[in-house]
Amino acid sequence: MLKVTDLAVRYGRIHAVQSVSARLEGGEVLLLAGLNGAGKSSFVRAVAGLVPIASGKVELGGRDITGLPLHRLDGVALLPEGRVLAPSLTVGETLKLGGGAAGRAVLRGRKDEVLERLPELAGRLGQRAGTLSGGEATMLALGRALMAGPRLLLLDEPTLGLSPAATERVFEILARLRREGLGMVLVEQNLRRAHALADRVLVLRRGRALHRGPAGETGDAQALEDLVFTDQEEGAL
Ligand SMILES: Nc1ncnc2c1ncn2[C@@H]1O[C@H](COP(=O)(O)OP(=O)(O)OP(=O)(O)O)[C@@H](O)[C@H]1O
Repeated sequence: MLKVTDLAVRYGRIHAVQSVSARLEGGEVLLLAGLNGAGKSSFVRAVAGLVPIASGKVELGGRDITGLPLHRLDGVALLPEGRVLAPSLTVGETLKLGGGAAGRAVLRGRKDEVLERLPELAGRLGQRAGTLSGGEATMLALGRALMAGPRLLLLDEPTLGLSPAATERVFEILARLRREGLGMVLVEQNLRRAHALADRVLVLRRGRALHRGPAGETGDAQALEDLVFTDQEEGAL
């Protein structure tokens, strides 16, 4: 479904992502792991066309989407780092925005689905986003992304700053979405929970791919943590 080839992202002289490739089949979860500053957000934002791509190619379902901005990518949605909600909009208004230009009947159907999946939003449609708790705001950002009706969901640290209970809830929802066949690229620091969800793993270090392969290949979650957090020699794949 998603094929990224030799992707490079630069900010002036900073080489945030250097020749990174990745592949994701329909319904799979790709876990993007790495230390702070490894280039995870840059990779996701480049796939979503939100930062310029210096070189490389991004394909979705065989179509070249390199550099196309998110709103022109049919079937792709993003839960951005930090959630990025408009605080003065209500939950209902935020969900509607996530549906983009979809027609009224489609929006209604998607909204019903979202509220069934995320019942914590159901009683809050008139509440302003800025007054939600961290966990609720994450649900709203997830709901907004699902309103686009994606086949591929890009998630940039969805549990950052959340309580253990709220983190658990987010993973429960992601596990259900995965069972239902939604493909995901997941940037996540909680490697134990994320490893259990992932089909494939891409470990970045200083902008390069340190490891890429099926989730089981690195061993268990502990082995993945060791790989991510232990300072090893750079070895790009
Ligand atoms: N807009 C920007 N302008 C300049 N440099 C940037 C910009 N965004 C990111 N960088 C730099 O690019 C590198 C990769 O950052 P990126 O945010 O992609 O990493 P990350 O793995 O997502 O880190 P974190 O987990 O801290 O979010 C870092 O050195 C960062 O300082």
